[in-house]
Amino acid sequence: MSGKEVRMGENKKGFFGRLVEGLSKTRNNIVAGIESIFSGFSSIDDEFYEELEEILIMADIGINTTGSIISDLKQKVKEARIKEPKECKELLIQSIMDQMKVTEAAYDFENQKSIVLLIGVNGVGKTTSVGKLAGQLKDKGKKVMVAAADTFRAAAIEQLTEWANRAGVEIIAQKEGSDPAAVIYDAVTSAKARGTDVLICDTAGRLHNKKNLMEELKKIDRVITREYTDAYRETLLVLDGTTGQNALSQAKQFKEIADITGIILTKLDGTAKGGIAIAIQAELGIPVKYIGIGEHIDDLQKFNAGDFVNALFN
Ligand SMILES: Nc1nc2c(ncn2[C@@H]2O[C@H](COP(=O)(O)OP(=O)(O)OP(=O)(O)O)[C@@H](O)[C@H]2O)c(=O)[nH]1
Repeated sequence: MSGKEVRMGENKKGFFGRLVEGLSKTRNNIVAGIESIFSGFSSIDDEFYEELEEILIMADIGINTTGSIISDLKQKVKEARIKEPKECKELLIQSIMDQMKVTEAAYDFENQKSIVLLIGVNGVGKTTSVGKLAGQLKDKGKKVMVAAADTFRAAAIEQLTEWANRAGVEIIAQKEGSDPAAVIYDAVTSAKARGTDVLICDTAGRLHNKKNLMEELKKIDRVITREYTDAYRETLLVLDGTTGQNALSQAKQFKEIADITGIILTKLDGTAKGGIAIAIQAELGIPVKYIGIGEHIDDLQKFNAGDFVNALFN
């Protein structure tokens, strides 16, 4: 079966169906537990809340966010004078959504001349996400260029070249070990000359040397400020969803060194820890803009908190 046939088959399931399927491991983890307490308990008591707390923590929603959800739910249950456990499912969903409230996830970079930087440690799915995003924007009729500014590993440059070929977009790359800011300079110059709409840059992210990383990002920032003044800026932090709470602490560290405008949470198809998306928005206040739910080009989806929570709990 060709890639196109697979994609058409998948599209038939619809956006929500694919989301539910992609999140199946986290969903199975939550749904069984939720159903058993909503049907198993005859009243909403301390034991009920304790079990619910355990389920949320198991799904990697995290202790802090879970605590806030539970206390908010208790308040809502009290106000609505609800007595039956099964009646409070909708209130639980509402409590989770309330915790996830962040400034609206805007995708303004799609509709104007822009430069999008993807940052994140190696192996989280950065290069793959650059490729997927490039392919999707190209399909929308945008003139897209990608830049291989993660020059640490030759394999990363090769991988991005493959994605660029697959997506049918231009790529700017130099050899392994070259200065990332020099790659960005090259890319910006080419993007301006060729009338590129969206320039997407795969950048480095070695957190074990935070000072160097900070210097590297600052240098990139200076080049863009100087050379591409009128371009809209987007900085997306890529996190591996399978690492659960580690992804959250990684995000906290990156937040100290970069102006992150959104998060891409990858590999949610391979994990039962998808609740981390809830913790990230609740604790960091940064919108999750995309989630990765597979390796196909279409498996990078815009994140919608309502759809996400409904896909997990219903
Ligand atoms: N199942 C699944 N796999 C993914 C997803 N996103 C990325 N991957 C896989 O994760 C692996 C690592 O992805 P890369 O894109 O190479 O990660 P990277 O952060 O660029 O890492 P370097 O290339 O080492 O810098 C690859 O095998 C991808 O195919 C996803 O949403 N779901």
